[in-house]
Amino acid sequence: MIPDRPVPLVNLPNILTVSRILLVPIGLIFLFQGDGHEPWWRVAAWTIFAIAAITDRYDGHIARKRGLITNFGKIADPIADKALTGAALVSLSILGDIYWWVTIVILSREIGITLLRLALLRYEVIAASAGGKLKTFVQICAIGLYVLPFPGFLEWFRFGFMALALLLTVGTGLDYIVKAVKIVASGRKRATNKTNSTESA
Ligand SMILES: O=P(O)(O)OC[C@H](O)CO
Repeated sequence: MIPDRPVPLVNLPNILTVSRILLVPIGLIFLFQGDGHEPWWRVAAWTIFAIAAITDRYDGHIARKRGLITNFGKIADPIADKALTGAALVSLSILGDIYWWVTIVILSREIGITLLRLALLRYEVIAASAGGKLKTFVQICAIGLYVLPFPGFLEWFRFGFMALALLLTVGTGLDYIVKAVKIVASGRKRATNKTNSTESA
């Protein structure tokens, strides 16, 4: 749906996106209560994490349905996701639940792609791809399983989710890099064509 008037910056999808960022410190406060492994505080942290994850499901959906898509939303939505998953991953590594290398690989991809997105703003906004959205969903499920107090015999289950999250994280990261190279190359080509036509005029 194409809106016939400018889209206001303060709209429901953007409010949901910003709320996701604001929920992060609350979840962390709950997670670090006691020695960081108190079952009920873990459940409380998971609940905040789940609410934040639900806002991720709905902000994009509402924006598309009501024609409330803004460039702010396109940039802030993935950043909010990264704040949520990044903070949770670092915290879980500090608490000894997730290997640091897993957190470092995921964070490097997330920060790298965010910087790439910002650097290419003058060409175009690279919105989240379908693969990127799936990656975030699987990451959130995997992290959620690590936040919850979990019986040891089901360890392989959350391990499998995290392995899938890692694969999708790296795979979609490479996909964005290929897209970025194409955008820059076509931008250069357009600029060169423009210069040539000005010279020959
Ligand atoms: O793949 P990214 O980095 O664009 O992230 C996808 C978003 O988190 C989807 O909401």
